[in-house]
Amino acid sequence: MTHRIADTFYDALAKLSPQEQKQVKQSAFDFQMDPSLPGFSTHRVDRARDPDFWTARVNRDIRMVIHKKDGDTLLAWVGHHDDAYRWAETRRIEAHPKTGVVQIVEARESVEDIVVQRYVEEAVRMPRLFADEHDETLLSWGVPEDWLDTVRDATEDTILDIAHRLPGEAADALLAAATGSRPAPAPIVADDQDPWQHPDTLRRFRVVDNVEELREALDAPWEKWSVFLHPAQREFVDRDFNGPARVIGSAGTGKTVVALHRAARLAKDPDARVLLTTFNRRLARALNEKVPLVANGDTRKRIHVEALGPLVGRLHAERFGDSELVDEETLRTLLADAAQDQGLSADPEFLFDEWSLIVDAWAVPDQETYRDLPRLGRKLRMAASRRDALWAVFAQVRQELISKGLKTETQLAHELREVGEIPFTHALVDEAQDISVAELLLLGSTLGNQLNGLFFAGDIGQRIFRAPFPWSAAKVDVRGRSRSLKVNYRTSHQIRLRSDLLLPETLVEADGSEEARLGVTSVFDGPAPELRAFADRSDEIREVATWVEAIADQGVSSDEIAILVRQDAMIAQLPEGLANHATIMPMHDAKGAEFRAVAIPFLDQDVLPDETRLLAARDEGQLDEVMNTERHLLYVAATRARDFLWMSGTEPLSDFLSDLIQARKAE
Ligand SMILES: Nc1ncnc2c1ncn2[C@@H]1O[C@H](COP(=O)(O)OP(=O)(O)OP(=O)(O)O)[C@@H](O)[C@H]1O
Repeated sequence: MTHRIADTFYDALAKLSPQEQKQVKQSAFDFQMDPSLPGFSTHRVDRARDPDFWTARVNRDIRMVIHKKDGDTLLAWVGHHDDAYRWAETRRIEAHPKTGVVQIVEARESVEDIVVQRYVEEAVRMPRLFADEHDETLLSWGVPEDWLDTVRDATEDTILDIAHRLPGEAADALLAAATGSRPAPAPIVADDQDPWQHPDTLRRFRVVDNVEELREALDAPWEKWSVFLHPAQREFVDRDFNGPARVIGSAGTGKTVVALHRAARLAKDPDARVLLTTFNRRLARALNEKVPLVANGDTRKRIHVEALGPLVGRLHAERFGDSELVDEETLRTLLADAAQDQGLSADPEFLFDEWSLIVDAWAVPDQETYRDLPRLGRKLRMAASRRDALWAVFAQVRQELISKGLKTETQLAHELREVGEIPFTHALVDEAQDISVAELLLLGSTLGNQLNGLFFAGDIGQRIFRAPFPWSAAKVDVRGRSRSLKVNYRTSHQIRLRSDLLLPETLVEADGSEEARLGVTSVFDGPAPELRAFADRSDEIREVATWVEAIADQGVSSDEIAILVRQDAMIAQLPEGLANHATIMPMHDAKGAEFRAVAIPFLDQDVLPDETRLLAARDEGQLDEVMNTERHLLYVAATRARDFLWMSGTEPLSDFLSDLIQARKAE
């Protein structure tokens, strides 16, 4: 007897009250132990299209919908009595005629008349998106047979509604096709494959092998991602890589989820020591909180979560004893003094960047290497004589640091690399777009050649902290082992479409490789983002406060509403009472977080891009870098929103915001 849970059960459960959820979890558990208990008073659903649907009683009102076939049971749905019956009466569970994958199919004729009427009316008025597609093509995308005509009638206005009633693989394909991509046929069940083991089946049905597994699933908060993965995510979790591998994808496509599951998968090996890391403590804490959702017991113990900087400091201290670190101010003074001693006139900012981004970052050992070094992401070209003069300065600073017994943080990573060991068999790096050169060199040299040694999850469109550099120069080559995820689980279709406009359609990495960001789809729909321009700051503040309060009035709690600002000082401009309704923080701190509603006020011309950063840029390369990271920052902020997004400024507006407003007007 096999027990399964469907993703529809999770979705339905999430809509019940906390008290009801608790009762359902207990009932689901008892049911698994003994489905014949009289308390469930199971009934076959008489009018069901699928004769194998039954209901089981949770309390006077709540019913679980169970699918029973050949001795197997599936928890399919849960909800109030009448809703549960209606759900069961209008669904079938069946193998798709073309792909063989097991699907839950909503009966086409059950879609309410009014909705059907709308599909038809829209089809008359607007171009039909799939009018010319053959049955065979639509079937090859996983569209259920009785939905073929409805899909063919889909227009731009109805496609989302239709897609969300279809099995995931069909929805992915149709939404991708609607946005200009040409989907490949969905993989079919092989002759020797169990249809229940196919990746598209596994994205909606999970087997719970034993009572222990169900207990885990029931004890964990019902986070869908901890149980159901998209096949593209699953592939990255399960596949073995003979070298560094990487998952990329725009915000909200489930990269962190992949890293977590992969860490858990690798940690099942009793000899594994898995490092799950990222680039700051806050993000590491957030990762650590999620680990119990994917791993427990000994597997959990074999996963170590720590931010890279602190990890390097700790491992270095364990190996070499404590070190005194040089602070930035001292370093700047040393650089300025050395430049003066060497008779070199150079911009202090340039000297500092050249030291941090090149000499120290890459542990450049001597003058010859420095002279011959490719510029590694630095746009400025330099004559050999100029490099020699600069080297004299850097060499003096190195000497000074040694004589004062000071080290840079970067140096700690290099010294660890030289001893060539870290106490892990695997490392997985989340938010890898912001990894430093020295950290990448360290991980690359210690784990880069091991089977499944290194795995990265990141998005170059969200690089906001560190300067870009070519990973190949750090001998970390992910070519052929890097793929992108295309389904956005976090942000509504409307918010994603707007946010995507903030970035170019193709992003270029420091080594010249390109990432096309087209073809991403969202799994749900929501209101259009509010994009507002004000003539007066007080009006802007009043309106943003009204918007936040209206969302709070809908019952959204203050930790689910964020107000994100570019500079800390702006927080004081907001009315004090707003903090009761929303979490207020700088945009940078929102990295990795998500909220139901996000407001981003104060998007003025001198705020984003940040004027001080712009003025400090010394050349075109730096100007580009400031523009890119500021643009990424707004993208990060906007894509924290799941359902509601507000962006506003007081004129003159940030170019980023006015471009979005113009684009909307042009639609
Ligand atoms: N297979 C899945 N099923 C349901 N929800 C999912 C799935 N994968 C991811 N999610 C949800 O999507 C949201 C975004 O996931 P995640 O944080 O992993 O994305 P990300 O790509 O790392 O985002 P970012 O780049 O913004 O950090 C989370 O709320 C997560 O629970």
